Amino acid sequence: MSAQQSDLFGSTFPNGFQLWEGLIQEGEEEALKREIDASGLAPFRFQQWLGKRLTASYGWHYDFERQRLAPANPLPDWLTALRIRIAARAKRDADALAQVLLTRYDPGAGIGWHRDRPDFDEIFGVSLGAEAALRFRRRSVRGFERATVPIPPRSLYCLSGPVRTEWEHSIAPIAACRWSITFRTLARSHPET
Ligand SMILES: O=C(O)CCC(=O)C(=O)O
Ligand SMILES: [Fe+2]
Repeated sequence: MSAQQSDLFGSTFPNGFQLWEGLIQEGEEEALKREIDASGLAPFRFQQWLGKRLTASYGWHYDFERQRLAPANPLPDWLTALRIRIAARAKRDADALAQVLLTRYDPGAGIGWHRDRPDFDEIFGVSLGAEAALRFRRRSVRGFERATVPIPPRSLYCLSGPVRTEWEHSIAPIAACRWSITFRTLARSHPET
């Protein structure tokens, strides 16, 4: 199979990437942003680094100091309801989406190149507020292969398979606010699955 697949417009997505537009209605988007803002967001912390983005975790939390997953608060009702809709759209089992990360990117905040922890398997992201440029790169013999996918507000994207295991992703800082709700399944090797 080729490394990339074409969409209808001839641009390319890394394999395993999927996008569903219009998952969230406009009025609902405002309510979701308010829920995220009210969830006790704290600056993302990694060793001595304090990220510019603000986050809160439910279900499970990746403890970067101890380098392992730890239980986190259970999902509040609004997230349980959203999870059912996402699972239906993506044809997954709602309970399998065991970890939720809420993130707010204030102007100037982004996320650098990374691959999510191998403790997680699939990632389902709901994007709110400003459009994001989700960038992908993968090392090849000719240097980096790259792809950039615009993620419109109120859409859902999925990272699964090669785009999760072979490609890194990042989001460039932008001048406007963006909110994301990412659901993750746990890797099969994880003792809780
Ligand atoms: O904000 C997003 O949509 C994704 C952020 C991300 O890559 C992550 O939290 O691992
Ligand atoms: Fe990520």
